[in-house]
Amino acid sequence: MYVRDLPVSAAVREHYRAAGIEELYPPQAAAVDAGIAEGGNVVAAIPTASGKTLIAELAMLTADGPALYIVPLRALAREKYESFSELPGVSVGISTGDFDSPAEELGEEDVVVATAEKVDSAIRNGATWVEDLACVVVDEVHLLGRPRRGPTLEVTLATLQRRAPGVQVVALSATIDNPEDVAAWLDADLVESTWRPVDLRTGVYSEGAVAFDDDTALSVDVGPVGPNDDGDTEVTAALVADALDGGGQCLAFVRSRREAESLAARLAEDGRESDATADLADEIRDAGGTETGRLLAETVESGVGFHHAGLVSEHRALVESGFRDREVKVLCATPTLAAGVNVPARRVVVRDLKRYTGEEMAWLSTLEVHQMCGRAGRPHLDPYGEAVLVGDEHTAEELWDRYVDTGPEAVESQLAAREALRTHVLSVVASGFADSEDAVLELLDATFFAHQSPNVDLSGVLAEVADELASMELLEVGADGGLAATDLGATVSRQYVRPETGARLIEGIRTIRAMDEDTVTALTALALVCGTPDMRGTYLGNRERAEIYRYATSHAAEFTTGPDEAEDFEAWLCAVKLARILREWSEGADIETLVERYRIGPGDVESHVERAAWLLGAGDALADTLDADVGIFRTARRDLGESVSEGAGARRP
Ligand SMILES: Nc1ncnc2c1ncn2[C@@H]1O[C@H](COP(=O)(O)OP(=O)(O)OP(=O)(O)O)[C@@H](O)[C@H]1O
Repeated sequence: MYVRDLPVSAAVREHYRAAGIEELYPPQAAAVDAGIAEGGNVVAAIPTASGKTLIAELAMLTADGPALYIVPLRALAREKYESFSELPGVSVGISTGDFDSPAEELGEEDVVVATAEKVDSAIRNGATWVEDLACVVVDEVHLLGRPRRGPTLEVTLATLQRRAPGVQVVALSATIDNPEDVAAWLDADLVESTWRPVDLRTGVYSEGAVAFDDDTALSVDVGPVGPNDDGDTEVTAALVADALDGGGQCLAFVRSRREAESLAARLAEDGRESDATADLADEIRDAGGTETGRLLAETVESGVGFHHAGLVSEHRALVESGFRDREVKVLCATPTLAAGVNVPARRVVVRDLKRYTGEEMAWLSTLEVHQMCGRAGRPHLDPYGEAVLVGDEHTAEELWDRYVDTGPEAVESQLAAREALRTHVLSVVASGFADSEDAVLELLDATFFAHQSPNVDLSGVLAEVADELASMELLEVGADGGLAATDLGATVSRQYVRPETGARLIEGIRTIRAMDEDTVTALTALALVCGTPDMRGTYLGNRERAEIYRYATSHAAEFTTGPDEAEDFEAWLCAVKLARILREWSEGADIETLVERYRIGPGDVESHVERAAWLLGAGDALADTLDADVGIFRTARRDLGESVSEGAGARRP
């Protein structure tokens, strides 16, 4: 099937041709046969880089009305927004704004790109634009199996189908074990394929050679490994050097940010400098100068970059484009890169197959490793792609069994988890979609969970969840099973915070009301929001523990919870640390100082500031609902916000 046969405008056909797309890839042709361009529901479970974007565009461009494209990560929203914006004659909107608005302005666009969380929050805030949607595309639908994102995604999809009856639903998935489950749930045709535009061979390294799954082998010349060298790192260096010698680029995956940085520093020792990399290093330096930024500029000079969530967005964008332009030859990354950003390479080396979960070192999931491996092989540039898992004589067999011989896991709904149910039960009641336990059960019936577990009766757990929400003062439960959100519950739902966060904020606001006015400071509000489950935690080093404790003691009167009242002392201390960082940021500290003083990534400062601003807004709205004369959330948010808008440019690294 050819582009000239597609039912899209001549300008769009020309746009595809200009991008080198003349003939459809087989999975794309199968999607057309399944009715993607005629309003049909389709689930496409196909490998990385097999052309999912075109499948989505065909659905959105031929739909009889506006389309919504749901992405899992905000970083991906921007990438997709930019790519759809190039389509001629199509207006594209991106929704990255606050969580407490219906985002009605999006109703004016042909295509809207948003995260599931943003769509969920817009619906809770009364968005009417979703009713006009003709097409919804869900990218990375296999994330239905993730503990937090999954339930939001399935409830949002079920709600969208109810609010816009007959809407075309297209779901794009990595290859998973049970795509037919997802397709049956969405009443969709399944397009399943393992076809890839570039051949991929996967292998395991052990004892001087890689054994590939196509029965070929590659001997690897690993130099002498000194007593202070790490064996796996030296193997990775040898595999990288070999790929570069053959004119390819390499992605190397490791378990943590720190490992990504130290591997990059090690590989840079073998690197090559050029005019292009010197220019890119200058750009990185111009974008600011934290320790991380300096190290990045230094390694990039030798053609090696690193990529992880601790980088500020500008640095991240610079290494990504440097890699795509082939100036950066090697990218050392944490697994997050594999989940989203489109950066293929000839060879992928996965050095670390285990990751610390907070309790133990655990194997990565097969799906995750397959997604990393799937990044190998760039269409039109590489003759083939190669993925190598680094093992040794003890682990090679296990790696082979786990990741080469075995298909990916099945995707299982996580909606029945207590926490997820609490959030979504409150949301459907507060949004006016259900007013009784029976009505909630009926809504849940349209979810992936109900599809997968038709015989599980949720009524018992639902009654318990309703009681829990009632004890948090968020829900009223009538004797006849009637449910109604309290004013507090409605605010919690609209502010898009978890019920547990709402309950903490309510308790904190009451404490603040009883506190001596002089002791209520911005730190009071910041420590309160930093102690909620919606704030991402931080790490507390052994050396700084005593220092943070001293700080906490000297500000004890300002906190709503003392160390002896905290359920979890360590978490309490972490909240104090975060509050302190944010306070210093509000007072004008620059990122570099904070990064050095508190050993956090520069990108962490950005994301903590953003989350705190959101939660302070929620605190302020709840104080209003409680009629409490507590202005401290607004003041703290203003200081944080002013600090962002005024000084950020200058203070960013
Ligand atoms: N029919 C085609 N002919 C030639 N090139 C194509 C065709 N379809 C897509 N491509 C190109 O292949 C590359 C990968 O496509 P795309 O980004 O859609 O993959 P994907 O399946 O979305 O990958 P990911 O798993 O990363 O999301 C792009 O550069 C795209 O332009």
